[in-house]
Amino acid sequence: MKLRFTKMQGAGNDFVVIDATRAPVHLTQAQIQHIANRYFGVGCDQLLMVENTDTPNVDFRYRIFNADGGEVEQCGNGARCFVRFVVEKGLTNKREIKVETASGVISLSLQDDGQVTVNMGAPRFVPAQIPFEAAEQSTAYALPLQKETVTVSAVSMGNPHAVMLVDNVHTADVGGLGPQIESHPRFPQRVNAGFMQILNTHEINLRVYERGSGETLACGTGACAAAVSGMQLGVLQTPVKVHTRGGILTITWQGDQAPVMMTGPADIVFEGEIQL
Ligand SMILES: N[C@@H](CCC[C@H](N)C(=O)O)C(=O)O
Repeated sequence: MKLRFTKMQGAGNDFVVIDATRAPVHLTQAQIQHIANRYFGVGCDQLLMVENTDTPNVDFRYRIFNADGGEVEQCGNGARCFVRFVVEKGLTNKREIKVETASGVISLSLQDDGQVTVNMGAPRFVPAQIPFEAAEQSTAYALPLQKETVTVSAVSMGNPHAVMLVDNVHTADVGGLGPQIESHPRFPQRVNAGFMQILNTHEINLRVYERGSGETLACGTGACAAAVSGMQLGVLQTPVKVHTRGGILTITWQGDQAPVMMTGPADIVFEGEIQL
């Protein structure tokens, strides 16, 4: 079978986007792993499947699969690419779009300068909702790893995140600590591991070792998780400019149940067809 796709990127987090609105597309986990493979396939951090929905007042459904083929709840950079995709492909003429994801409905708006703003909903800090095993809720948890104990904040942005403060993001042991945090037994559904360096109260450097994909050049939900964790810890204030290895994301949050707003780029790179 030949499958048409669009290759996209948002701040260097890259995606293979499949249009399943005209005809249903079913991919096995092995096929998704093959498409995501940078040597034998197209190469991407996540595969996004754009589908129709029957839910009232919602425009589309979009499904997110990590490079390991596992389906996940949320993807911030993917959400921006999704909106750019449905507009450029003529699947809608709206600029304000509501999309259903596995973790609920989110709203997106495409701006005239090509940047996309996503209402990511309110962050969740209750351990059971992340999910994270903890006796009680806190802004910082000690997490024993193989050779050291690190301190992390735990938050759900629809998907689970652990964020730790580091002195220098460029020299942080993301490749060594990231996989240990990702698979830590206190995160029963595994977790995305963020490494955040505070530059000033409105600016951070961030690297994220993503669950199911490894380190990516940027993680949108990771940027939201880092910004809100920093605000909870009292070291950041809204708005927060997040410098990732692939670009800049801007996060605002007014606290409590207010939604986290994320703004950043989303671009089409090329179109293609892959033999499966
Ligand atoms: N790159 C994404 C997050 C994708 C999903 C994540 N790896 C997970 O497993 O939760 C983003 O931009 O948010």
